[in-house]
Amino acid sequence: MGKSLFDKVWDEHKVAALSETRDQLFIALHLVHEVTSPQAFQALRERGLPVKYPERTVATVDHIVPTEQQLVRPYGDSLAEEMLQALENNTRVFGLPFFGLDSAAQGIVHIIGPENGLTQPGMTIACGDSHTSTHGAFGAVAFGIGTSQVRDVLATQTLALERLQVRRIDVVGRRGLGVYAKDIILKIIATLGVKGGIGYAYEYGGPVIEALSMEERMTVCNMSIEGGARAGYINPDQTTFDYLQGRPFVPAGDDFAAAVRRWQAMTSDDDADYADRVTIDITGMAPQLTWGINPGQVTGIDEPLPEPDNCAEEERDGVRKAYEHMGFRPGRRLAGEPVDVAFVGSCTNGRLADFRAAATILKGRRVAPGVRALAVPGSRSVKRRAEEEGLDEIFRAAGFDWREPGCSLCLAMNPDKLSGRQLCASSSNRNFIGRQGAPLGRTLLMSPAMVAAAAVAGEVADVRDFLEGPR
Ligand SMILES: CC(C)[C@H](C(=O)O)[C@@H](O)C(=O)O
Ligand code: SF4
Repeated sequence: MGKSLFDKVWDEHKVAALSETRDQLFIALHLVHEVTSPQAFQALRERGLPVKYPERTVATVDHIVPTEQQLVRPYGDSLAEEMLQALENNTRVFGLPFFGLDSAAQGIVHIIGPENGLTQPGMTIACGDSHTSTHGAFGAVAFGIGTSQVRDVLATQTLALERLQVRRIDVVGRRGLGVYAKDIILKIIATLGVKGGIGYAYEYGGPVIEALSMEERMTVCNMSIEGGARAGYINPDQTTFDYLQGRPFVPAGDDFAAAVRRWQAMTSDDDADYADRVTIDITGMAPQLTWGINPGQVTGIDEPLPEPDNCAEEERDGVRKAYEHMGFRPGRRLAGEPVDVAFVGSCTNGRLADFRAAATILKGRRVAPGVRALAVPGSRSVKRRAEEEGLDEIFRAAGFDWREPGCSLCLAMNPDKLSGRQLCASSSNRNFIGRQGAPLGRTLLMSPAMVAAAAVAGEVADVRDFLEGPR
């Protein structure tokens, strides 16, 4: 039996076996942000410890930065100001690279890693953030960790971890009009459940996945954690290598060719041994969106909402709670439901390809009266490149606010928040109650193009009505 990429990477980074199932793992890259790091640095200070490998550590600021005026300090929110000051201070004292507010590379942690070539195949990557699975798009084994583990990585560059099992998910079939990477991952989560991935790393493959661009692959891997899988990855291939070549932290010249050979050797063997295998056929699949209060409560834009009595027994309570919060009715379709806010951004869908996709819909159109529409690039680099292409003009002309990079309305730890019972068409990854800053606020997760369609229509709409081509 051959080995999966997960097992190869794990074995290569294993420092010691701690028990039958638990290993000490070397972490090749540690990404740090302002929310989960202050106490970890404090613990090092208290013990007089340095950061073990400053050159394997990179920090950025993303969650708390205001997207309207990033640079006006101190921030109105004193907690946000405190977190940023702590990170500015900690990166200085401990001598760490920091993509802060004076850096052209600032942005959401899961966007800046890949775009700078910090994220590479075959690496182990950790970050005090659940969406670290994003980096798996490059064939890295990447997982989110808690603050006490951030402390451990800072101090030792290692982690004590339970080995995961690997589930291979093959996505096959014909991808229809208006179906994007977001629709694919929503479908996967809906099929396997929000807890289906617990204990697993998801290996995504098959012809549909192989045909995705790196940006699309990141969208898929990003939401692995929403399906319960701590890590999700895609085997690196020519698409991966082409994306990486020439990026600041990627080896150049002969070293690049050597790196590619090393990366190729890390991919899963054809006869790899998987704990489980699933095939998902997306032929005929309509654009997907969530209707409830977890990312597995998903429907097709042309489908009626589920009847609680027809749902699996263990889901029924959650489904009822979702109807109570969202105020929707079973059997109805979401199309036509008025939206108040439209949000394009986040580490799921805040990259250049996402703004291009939304701009295709927005070009020559206007946001419906009464809809508040926000476009928030995932990084300064994304913003710069989007502006070079004139995408900002398309968004502004349509009536969107074109903002500075940050997490923004994805989790509202900054001034971007919903109010009251507002309904938000959102390209982010979580629709939990209160997630977007208002206890009664409501979130519909969908692709950036679907968000743009909803913004223009003033209601949940089928993006295919805005596109040309066979369905
Ligand atoms: C603030 C951070 C710890 C959190 C996470 O871990 O994911 C956030 O990024 C989120 O998306 O909810
Ligand atoms: S964009 Fe959202 S999901 Fe991503 S790191 Fe920020 S808050 Fe978390």
